[in-house]
Amino acid sequence: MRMYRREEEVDGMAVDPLKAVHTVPGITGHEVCHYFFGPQYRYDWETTLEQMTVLETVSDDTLVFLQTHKRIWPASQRDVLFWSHMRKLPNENDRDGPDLWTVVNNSTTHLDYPPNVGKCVRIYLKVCLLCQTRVDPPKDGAPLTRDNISCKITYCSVVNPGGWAPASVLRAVYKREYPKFLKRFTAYVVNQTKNKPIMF
Ligand SMILES: CCCCCc1ccc(-c2ccc(S(=O)(=O)CCO)cc2)cc1/C=C\c1ccccn1
Repeated sequence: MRMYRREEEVDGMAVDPLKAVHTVPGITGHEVCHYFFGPQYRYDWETTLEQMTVLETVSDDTLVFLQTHKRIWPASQRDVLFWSHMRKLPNENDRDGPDLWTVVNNSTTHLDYPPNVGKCVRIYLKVCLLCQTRVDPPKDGAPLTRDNISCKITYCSVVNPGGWAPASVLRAVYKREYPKFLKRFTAYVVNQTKNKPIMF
């Protein structure tokens, strides 16, 4: 896994853009996005999650979430309200190749859940998960197995922590949590799919 960060501050708060690139053997981009988008799986892999509610089902590929994350001392507890959209993208570089898949999470507002009214500080985020499947067909024309596929995952995020938190604390959280989060999530997808038919 390669991780890239740029140190940026808005109103004195660290909002460092992050890009992580991780290639995982044995899974497809559709499978990665399916488990990242699906609310039914989130408590299995998102261990900093304290509470998750689907506020709105806009369509089968677009949901509105309200999430409360566990407090990370010494900062106040955070929550986040965002729309989440999953879609397949045509492979512009290889029309015969597997499609790309993406999930975008973007902070939004909801009249019934105004920010910063309870114990939580509302954070604001933009997240893009872009997945490119690679197929290396077996030489002898044998049926395709999970040994012949891999997925290049690009995860980009910008998180505004909402209320003030020491930049040193935020950067320590992100530096510690993001690699864990992405490795835990991708290991979860590998485990969930290993005995299932390949979902392209
Ligand atoms: C002072 C601490 C402030 C940070 C708290 C925090 C903010 C945001 C988020 C977060 C991270 C990933 C997403 S997502 O990619 O959309 C997936 C759906 O859950 C949404 C939210 C988490 C965490 C808290 C911990 C933390 C920080 C990085 C990575 C992982 N955990």
